[in-house]
Amino acid sequence: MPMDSQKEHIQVSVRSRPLLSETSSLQLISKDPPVLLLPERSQTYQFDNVFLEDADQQKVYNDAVRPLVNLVKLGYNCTVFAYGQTGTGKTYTMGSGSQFQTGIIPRALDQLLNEEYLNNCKNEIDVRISFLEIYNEKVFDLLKSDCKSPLPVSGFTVPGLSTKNVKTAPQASEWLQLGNKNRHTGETRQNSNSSRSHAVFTIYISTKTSSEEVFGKLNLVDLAGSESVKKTGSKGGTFQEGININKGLLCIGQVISALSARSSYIPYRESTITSILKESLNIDNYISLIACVSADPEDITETLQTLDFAQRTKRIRCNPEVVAKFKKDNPERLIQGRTPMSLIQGRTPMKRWKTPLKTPISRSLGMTLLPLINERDSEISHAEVSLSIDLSAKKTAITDVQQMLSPMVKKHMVRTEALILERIANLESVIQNTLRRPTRRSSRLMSAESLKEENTPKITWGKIQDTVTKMVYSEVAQLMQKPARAASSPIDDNHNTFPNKILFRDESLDSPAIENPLHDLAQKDFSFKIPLKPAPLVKTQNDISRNSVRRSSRLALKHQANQSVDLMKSDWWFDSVITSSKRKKTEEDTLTEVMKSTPIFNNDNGHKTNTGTRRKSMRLKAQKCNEKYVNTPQANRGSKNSRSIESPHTSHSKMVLKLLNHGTQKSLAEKLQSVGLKTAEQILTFRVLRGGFSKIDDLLKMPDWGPQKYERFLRLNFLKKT
Ligand SMILES: Nc1ncnc2c1ncn2[C@@H]1O[C@H](COP(=O)(O)OP(=O)(O)OP(=O)(O)O)[C@@H](O)[C@H]1O
Repeated sequence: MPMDSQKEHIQVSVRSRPLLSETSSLQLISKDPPVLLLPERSQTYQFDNVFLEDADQQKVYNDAVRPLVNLVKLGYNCTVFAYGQTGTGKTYTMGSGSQFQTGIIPRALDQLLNEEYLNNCKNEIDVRISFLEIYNEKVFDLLKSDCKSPLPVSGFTVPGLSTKNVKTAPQASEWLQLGNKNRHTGETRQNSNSSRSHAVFTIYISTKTSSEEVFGKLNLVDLAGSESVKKTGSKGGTFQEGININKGLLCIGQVISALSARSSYIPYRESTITSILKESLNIDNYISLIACVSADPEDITETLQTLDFAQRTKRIRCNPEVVAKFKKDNPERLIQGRTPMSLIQGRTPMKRWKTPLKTPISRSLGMTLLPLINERDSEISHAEVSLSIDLSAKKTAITDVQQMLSPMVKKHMVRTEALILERIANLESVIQNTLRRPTRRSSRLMSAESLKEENTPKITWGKIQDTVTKMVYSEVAQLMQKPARAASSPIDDNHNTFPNKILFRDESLDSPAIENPLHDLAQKDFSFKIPLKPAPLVKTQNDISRNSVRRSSRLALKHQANQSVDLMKSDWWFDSVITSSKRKKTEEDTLTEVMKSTPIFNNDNGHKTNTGTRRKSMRLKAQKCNEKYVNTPQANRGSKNSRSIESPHTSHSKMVLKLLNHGTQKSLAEKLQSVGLKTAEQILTFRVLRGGFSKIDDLLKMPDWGPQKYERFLRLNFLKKT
């Protein structure tokens, strides 16, 4: 099998069983490359191998499977699966039935446990096998004495599945024979010994060389045959079996279609067989499909269906990865591939992990994996593995650990990160909304400083703390405008510490309840407190009327805090782009400046004022100032500190960068052109592993991001200056 082509697509072979009729519906019109013609439909198909009835088991094995077995030794996950109509020779081909001797499974075991090879090999080789079947959507362990009780499936794994250590090919064949006997079979019109289940035989191999340790896995899958109830004549239990078989096959077809369409969602969870095959049927593996067909003209419909399935499978592009290769003298060092999750989940059947073990990942995390071995049959099950984490143990640099994490763990980390970011965004949004909320007595009055904060891409906890503290103090300052209280208020002692004495007018902030939502959120999600200086409040008659406002504000705030506002989902960043690009000196900025320069706002005159009139006049002043400002050369030229001169392009780029650094997977995919869910996930992974994007150019550091793709990204997202 040419290995280069293997990297590009799944190896697809078609095997036609010996003819039962005189005429054949299939014609091989070209041998290299093999092209099949269905004369009746004038349809041609091109595959990697076509085995007609004269092809023997040896040829099938050599052409379609042998190269994969060599790859397993190098540490790859490989899967061979037989698919086709019932009675077309899948079980015969795989060797998972009564005529097992000549099939693929015993041959693969022979190749891996070849005595000569084992004797001459200087490496330490460890081989284990497992054999399961899926019958009526339930999983059975074919190697267990108690094979009639179904095993529970946990996600995509079967925790209780037993594995057997094998040293020689005959020993392995004995297990295979036992498993084959335990399979559910039945008689149908089309096959006197029809397998009524899907069978998965797995060989796990670990090779220890002088310098490294490599893990590989070979899955040999004999799928139950697709059948038409009419043809098989199945009734009762067999009918139900047929329904389940067809359901499983339909789901496999959907998985294959999704993989070939490079869809971001692969429907593995739809059936038991696809859940179990998730690890095997994905693009990280080398996959070889043997599509078994019957050339009998009577079976043309089924043959056509199988050939279409094979054609679709051929479209899948694979990018196989070495499962895991560790440096032997330093098992913490993953040389290539990924740490198999099975190491952590206890699914790995390797013998040497019987005793308390330290996997590369556990060592670096200071964890000890303690597989509790069932001494009777030496099985390690998922449930039997306990993790004891010694947190005080070695502190390894996070980046080192991250390199060793499996994609599943990384995915989980990315998801967790996204969740945290989402929560931060929620909190940020609650705070920003709080700052923005107009009061009953005033429309938006915010200081230049607060507006700056609002537009600053990164809101820091220090700033939030300051802002909230200032808000509370400004409220006190407002109260002090009342002559009755001015004298007694202790704010006089402190006011020097607050440059803008009246910074905000926000009714909701009047209430001490402002502390609660923020404080609660902080406590709940981030374990930090906003230390607010106690604001001295003196109860006056005015407070009574004020209280009713406070109560409603408090309710509104509580409601806001409870709401899960996804900042990333909203169009906030786009809005910001627009506002910041258009932004001139805002009315609020100017107004605050005017306020600062006005004695009444400096709280110096001690007279109660009519806030409405005052605000109206201030607004007019502010408008005038604003007009003046916009027309000044400075405004046009701008100063370094002024955001008003930032070109729309720069601010847009900043927003995109912010999105790259803080967006959730969904928001990235939704808001950025040419970024789908997969790329968004890649971006999240990059953030976790590389600490984020310092500039948009960093996208080029992501795998598969060449200049062309990057250019396209810039173009579609308006990041290129024209
Ligand atoms: N290439 C072949 N050479 C010789 N005999 C074959 C070949 N293919 C299939 N057969 C015979 O055809 C019969 C049916 O084959 P098999 O049980 O393997 O079919 P199947 O596809 O697994 O069917 P099912 O899905 O119902 O289990 C068996 O008796 C088998 O020996």
